[in-house]
This record gives sequence, structure tokens and C-alpha cells, in this order.
Amino acid sequence: MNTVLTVDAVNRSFGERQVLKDVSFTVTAGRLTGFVGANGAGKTTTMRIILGVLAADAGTVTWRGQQLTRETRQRFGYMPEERGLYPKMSVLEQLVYLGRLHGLGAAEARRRTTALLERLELAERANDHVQKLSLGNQQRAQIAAALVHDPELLVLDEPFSGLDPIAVENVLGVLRERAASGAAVLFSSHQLELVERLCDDLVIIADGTIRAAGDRATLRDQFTQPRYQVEVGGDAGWLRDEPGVTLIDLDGRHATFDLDPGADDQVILRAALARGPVHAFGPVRPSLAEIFREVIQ
Ligand SMILES: Nc1ncnc2c1ncn2[C@@H]1O[C@H](COP(=O)(O)OP(=O)(O)OP(=O)(O)O)[C@@H](O)[C@H]1O
Repeated sequence: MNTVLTVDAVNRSFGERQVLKDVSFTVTAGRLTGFVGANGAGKTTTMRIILGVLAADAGTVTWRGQQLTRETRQRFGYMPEERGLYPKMSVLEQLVYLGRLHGLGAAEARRRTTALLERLELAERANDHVQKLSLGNQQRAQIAAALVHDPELLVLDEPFSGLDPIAVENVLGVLRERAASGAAVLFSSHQLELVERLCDDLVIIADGTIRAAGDRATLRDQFTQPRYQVEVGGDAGWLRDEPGVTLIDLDGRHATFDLDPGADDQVILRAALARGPVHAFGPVRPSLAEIFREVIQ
């Protein structure tokens, strides 16, 4: 795995209030990392520290093992929480301008802007002032602004908020393409369901503390026990009296149950078969959204 960004034991207080407590996680090139937490959990503060807009009280942020510099940060793209485009300038002009600020020549900045607006389905709005766009289109223009210089690291604060489902898919497609061409993508969200569906890696923060971090499959293995689901020909109520079984849900022929440690699922399967046909039997894992529901709210 190609870890590019390392946040290590970062602390930050505002006045008496400590809002980040030993925050540590990594971001890998070529992958989407979702940074999830409730309002006020510390996501924006962490992102600002990564971008150098805010200083940490303690801890470090490194890029490919090196301290961050102004040059490295030039290769980052950031969509801040306080959206930064000028309301009275056209989308095209601003993106070209931002591209030039990041060192692109005029023709290259214009070429990339045009391609990006096309890809984000904003081409027809290119000459409109930002303030004339719908909120969803403003959001896409903000995302385009973070992408125009082809950054190696993309840091996006709530990029999906306010987008309709079609726009979510469009933006997600763009982020996936960036990741596929080698960029590292970190974005925040307070919607764990969405992040669990979209991301390769997750970082879950609550009250300034990282609760879980890593790739989705490993986290699910680490934090959830498999439950079993069965569908039989008759009523599944007999499972209630089966040793080692804790029934979670029973609905006629369908049942969901937990097994005590050491209990053998094959014994249950045989008991089911002895009573008649078995149409489905197997482990399922609860989602991370179910496990961390109370942490995220
Ligand atoms: N400049 C500041 N001065 C004082 N307190 C601040 C400042 N910035 C953030 N905070 C506080 O730090 C805590 C973490 O805020 P932060 O914006 O990082 O959370 P968040 O997870 O991004 O939440 P949200 O989704 O609401 O933006 C909050 O309690 C917030 O009020």
C-alpha cells in the first residue's frame, strides 16, 4: 500500500476546549478515504491542519515521509467548508485563474478547465457567474476548483452535501477516476452509510478521537461479528430453542440469529434440514453504519 499522507498524534485546542485528541491516520494513493463523524467531531479542524491553514498544538502531518512545505501543498487540492469561489466571476474565468495560480500556463489551464467542466456536466454553465448557479452546480464548481491543477492529494470538506443522487454519482465517478490515476482522495462526511458505500478506506472520528481507521473490509471484520440468516420451508420458530442460538429477528420462514462462540453453524444447518427444505443459510455482516450509528449521531 502506498501511504502518502500520515497524520500522527495531532492535538488541537481552542481556548480550554480540546477538539482533537491524538488524531492519527493515513491516506493512501489510488484510494478514496472517507472521513466520517458527527457535526463538531473535528473533521474540518483536521483538514485545515493538513492544509496548513491552521497549526496543530502537537503532532505532525507528513507527505511521503517528509514535513509539509509550501511546495508540497501546491500539489494538494482543497475544497474548504467555507466555499471559496467569487460570486461575481464566471466559472470558467475562476477555474482558469486558479489553475494559473497553481503554476499552469494559460492554454493548459483553459484546456483542463474545459475538460473538467465537461466531465462534471457544467459545460453549459461555464460562462455564468457562480451566484447564478443552482446550489448543486455551485458545489460542483467548487469541486472543479479543487481539481483543476490535477492535485496529488485531494482534500474535500463535505463534497456530497447538497447534491442530488445523480450528481453524487457524477462527482463520485470523477473522484474515482482521480484515484485510479494515482491521486489520494480524502473527503469528509457525516453520512456513514454513504461513506461505507463509496470508500475504500474509512476514518471514523467522534469527539476529537479516532474510533476506527482502515480499509472497509478489515474494519467490518474487526468491529462486527457475523450473524446468520436462514430461510426454511416452514416456520423457523424452532431456532428459539436451539442451543447456542440467540434469535435476533424472526419473520415466518426467515430468521436472523447470532451464534455463541464455539457453536457450530453446521449443526444448526443440519437441524434445519432435518425439518424440511432450506432455501438459504449463511453468515452476513452488519454494516459499519449499524455498528457506529451512535458514534456518528
Ligand atoms: N476557530 C475556532 N474557534 C473555536 N472553536 C472552534 C473553531 N473551529 C472549530 N471549533 C470547534 O471545534 C470543534 C470541531 O469543529 P470542526 O469544524 O472541526 O468539526 P466538524 O467535524 O468538521 O463538524 P462540522 O461537520 O459541523 O463542520 C467544534 O466544537 C467547533 O465548535
